[in-house]
Amino acid sequence: MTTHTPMIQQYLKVKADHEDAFLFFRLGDFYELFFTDAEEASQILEITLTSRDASSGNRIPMCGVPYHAAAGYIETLVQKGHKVAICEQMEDPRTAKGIVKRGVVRIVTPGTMTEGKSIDTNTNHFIGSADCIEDNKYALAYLDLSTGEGKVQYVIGDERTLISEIEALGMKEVVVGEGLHIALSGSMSKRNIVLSIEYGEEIPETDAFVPEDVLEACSKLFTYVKRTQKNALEHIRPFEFIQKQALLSIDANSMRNLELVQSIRNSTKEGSLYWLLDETVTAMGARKLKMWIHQPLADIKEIEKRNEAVTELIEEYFLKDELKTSLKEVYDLERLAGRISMGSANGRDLAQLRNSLRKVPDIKTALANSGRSLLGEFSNRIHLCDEIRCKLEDGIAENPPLSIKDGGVIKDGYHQKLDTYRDAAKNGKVWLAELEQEERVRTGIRTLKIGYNRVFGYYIEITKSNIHLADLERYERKQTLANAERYITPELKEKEDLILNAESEGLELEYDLFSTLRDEMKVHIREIQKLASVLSELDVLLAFSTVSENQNYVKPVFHEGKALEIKNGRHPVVEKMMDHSLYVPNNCILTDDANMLLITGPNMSGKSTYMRQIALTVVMAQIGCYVPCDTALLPVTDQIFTRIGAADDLASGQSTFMMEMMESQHAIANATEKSLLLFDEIGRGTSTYDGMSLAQAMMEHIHDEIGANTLFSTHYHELTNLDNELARLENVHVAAMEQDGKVVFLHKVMKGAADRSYGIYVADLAGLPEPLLKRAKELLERFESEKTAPQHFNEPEQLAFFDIQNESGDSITTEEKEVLNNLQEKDVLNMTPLLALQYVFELKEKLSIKKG
Ligand SMILES: Nc1ncnc2c1ncn2[C@@H]1O[C@H](COP(=O)(O)OP(=O)(O)OP(=O)(O)O)[C@@H](O)[C@H]1O
Repeated sequence: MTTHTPMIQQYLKVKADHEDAFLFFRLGDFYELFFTDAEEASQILEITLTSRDASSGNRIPMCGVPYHAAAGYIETLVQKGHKVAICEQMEDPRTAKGIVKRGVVRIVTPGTMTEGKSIDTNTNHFIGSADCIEDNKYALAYLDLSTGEGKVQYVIGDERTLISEIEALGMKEVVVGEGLHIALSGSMSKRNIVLSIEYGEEIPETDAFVPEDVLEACSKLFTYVKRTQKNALEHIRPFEFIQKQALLSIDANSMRNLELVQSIRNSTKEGSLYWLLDETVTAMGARKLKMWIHQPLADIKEIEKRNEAVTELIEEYFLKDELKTSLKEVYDLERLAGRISMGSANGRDLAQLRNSLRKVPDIKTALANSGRSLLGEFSNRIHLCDEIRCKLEDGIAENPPLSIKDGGVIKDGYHQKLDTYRDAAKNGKVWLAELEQEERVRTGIRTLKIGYNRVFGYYIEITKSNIHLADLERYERKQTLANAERYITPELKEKEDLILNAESEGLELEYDLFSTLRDEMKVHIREIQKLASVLSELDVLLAFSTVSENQNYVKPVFHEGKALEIKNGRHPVVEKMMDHSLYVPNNCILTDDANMLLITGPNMSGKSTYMRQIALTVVMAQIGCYVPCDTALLPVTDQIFTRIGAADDLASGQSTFMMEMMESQHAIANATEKSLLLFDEIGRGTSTYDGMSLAQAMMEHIHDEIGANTLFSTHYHELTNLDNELARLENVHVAAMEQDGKVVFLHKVMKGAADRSYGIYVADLAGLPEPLLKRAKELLERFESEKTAPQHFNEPEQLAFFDIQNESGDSITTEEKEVLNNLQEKDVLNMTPLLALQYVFELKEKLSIKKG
C-alpha cells in the first residue's frame, strides 16, 4: 500500500468498503476505474483500457468515462446486474490542501436505479427483501424507490414459492440475511436477480397493521436503501401490509402462461391482458393497472365496488371524457414526489407539479357534480393540495428551463431582492445596447459592437479595416484577433462590475430560493402521494370503462358459492387481435355437481384458448373490470394455477417434463377448493402410459382431495372414460369437422368427448410433405385396427334402449345405435341451422368412419 501514490492509497481505502461494486472514482472531469474494476468494466463498456503510473515505477490498469456522460455507462453496468459506487470530490481541488477529499455519495444497484433510458416509467421497479420466519413461512418486503411505495407480505410455502413471488413482482434485486443468501444464491443467479446482504439496523415507518414478524424484512430493506442512496428519503411511505387472503394470488408461472402483463412469444406488452386494458392516460395509472393485474382482489365487497364505479363511469359518458382530458395533463405525481424527496427535482418538475395541481379542482368538481355515489366518494378523497399549488404559483416561472443554475426558474415578483438584481442586469444590458449605438455614432464605425467573454468581460470590438477610426484616447486595447481589435473603456468596466455582480448574485439567490422552495415541498410529500393514489385509481377505472364499452364486456355477478357460469365467453386478447365477428364464443358452466371439465379436441381447435379465456375472465372480474361474455356468474377465486406448455421452459434450464411436474406439484400442494386450476395436456412430455397414468392420478387427486374448479385438456382419449368414476367430471370437446378431406375448426365447445385427433390434418396444414402424411395415415390406420379397447364416446350401456333392426333385418351396429341414441337426445329445435348442419355432418361421419 505504502508504495502507491497517495491518490491510489485513497482509492484503495474507499474500494475496500465497496468490494462488490465498480468504484467510479472522480478525478477532475472523469470518473476513473482502476485494477480489476478497470479490466472488467472496459470489456463490458467497450472502452479503452489504459494504465497509469501508480507506485514506484509500476503501472496499474485504468479506464475512465467523462463525468457528463457517466449516466449511460452506469446504467449499462447496472442493467447487467452490477453495482456502481460513485465517489466524488468532496472539496474544490483549487482550494484543497494536499490530496482532495473524496467520498462515496451513492451506490447505484439494479434494484435502486430509478432513472434512465431503460427505466420504464409505466412499471413499478421494486427492490425486495426476504426473511425466513419459520419453516415454509417468509416475510417479503418490497419498495419502489422512485415512487416511495413500500409493501410487505407473508409468503407461505417453500423456497420455490418465495422465488415465484419475487419473480412475479419483477424484482431485480433482493436484500437478505446471510442464511437466505446461501440458500437462494444459486436459483437467483439463474434468474439474473441480484442478492445483497444487509443487516436490519434502521427501523422504517410501518402501517398500524404490520405484524411484528415481518419487521425484520422491512428493516433490512430500509437500511439497505438508506445505505446505498445516502439521501433524504422522505417519500418512502410507511410499509403497508398486504393481506394475501384479500387477494387473488397468481404465481409467476401462471402470470406468464396467461400472458397477463407480457406475451410469451416476445416478452413485450403487446398481446397481454395489460396491453388490452391499458387505456390509462397517466404513468401512475399504468403502474397501478399493472399492480392490480399482479394482485387482483379476493374480497367480494371490494371487487363489487370497483365494478360499480366502472358502471357509473360508463353511464356518465361525457364526464368520462372530461375526466380523461383533465387527467392527461396530470404528470407523474408519485415520481415527482420521489424527486422532491431525493433532492433531484428541477424547475420543470416543480412546474409540472403545479400544472398538475391546476387540473385537480376540475376533476374534483366534475366527480362531485355527477351525483353518483362512488364517483362522489372519489371526489371526497381528492385533496386539492392548495397550499402547495399556491406556493408554486407564486414561486415557479411559467416555463422554467431544465437547469436550476442558469436562472429563469423563479417567477418575477416572488422575491424583492431577486427582482432588483434582475432589473440591474436587465438595465445594464439596455445600457450596453445604448452605449454601442453611441459609440457607433461617435466613431462613425457602423460595424462596431460590444461583446462579452469570460476572460476580458465586456469589450468594444472594431474590425481591422476600421481601427484607424478608434478613439484611442478613451479606448484601451485588450486583445488582438486576426481581423479585429478589442478595447475596453473605464466606463464600460464600471458598468460591467455592476451587471456581472447583479447577474451572478441574482443566480445564486435564485438557486437558494429554488432549493428552499423545493425543500418546503418535502413537508407535503404524503399529501401529494395520497392525491396520486386517488387519481391513478380513477385513471385505471376510466380505462376499464373505456375498454369494457368498446369491447362489449359485461358486468360480472359474484356470489359466495363455487359455481362459475360464463355464457358466450370470449378470449379478450385473441378476439381483439382477430376480426371480432370471427371469434366463436363459448359457454363454461361449472356447478357444484360438475366442476371439472375434461377437454378433448383436435390440435389447434382452441382448447388452450378456451381454458385461458376462463382464467382471464376471472382475473378481469377480480381486478374490477367488466368481462368478455354475455353473462358471468362467478365465485370469488382465491388462487389460479396453470400448467400450460410454456415457450420458455428451455430458458430456465429445467427439462420440459420436470417443469411440468414441478408446476403440477406447486398447484396440487397449494390449491384449495376456491382455486381455479388449468391443466393443459398433462403428461404429454413422457411415454404415453406413463403420462396418461400421471394425468389420471392427478385428476383423481384434485377431484377427491381438493375440489377446485378445474379445466383439464388432454389428447389421451382413454381418459374420457373417467367421467364414470369421478362424479364431478364432465367431458367436453372442441368441435371440428371434416370437409373434402380437410379439417375445419369450429372452435365450438360441446358436450362429450372428441372422437379423433386430426393431428395429421394439422400436419398437412403446416405443409409437411405429401408422402410423409400418407405414411402417417397408413400407420394411424394400422394402430387403430390393432387397438382392442374402444376409445369413442358414449358408453354401450347408454344405447341399451335401442334394440332395433335395420332394413335388411340385420341387427344394427353399435355405431348406428349410437347415432340413433344421439338423435333421440338432441334438442333440435334449439339449434341454429349451422349447428344442425354440423351435427348431421358429424353423425354421417361417425357412420362412414366405422363402415370403412
Ligand atoms: N373461440 C375461437 N374462435 C375463433 N378462433 C379461435 C377460437 N379459439 C381458438 N381460436 C384460434 O385457433 C388457434 C388455436 O387455438 P389453441 O392454441 O387454443 O388450440 P389448441 O386446441 O390448444 O391446440 P393444441 O392442442 O395444438 O395446443 C388460436 O390461435 C386462435 O387463433
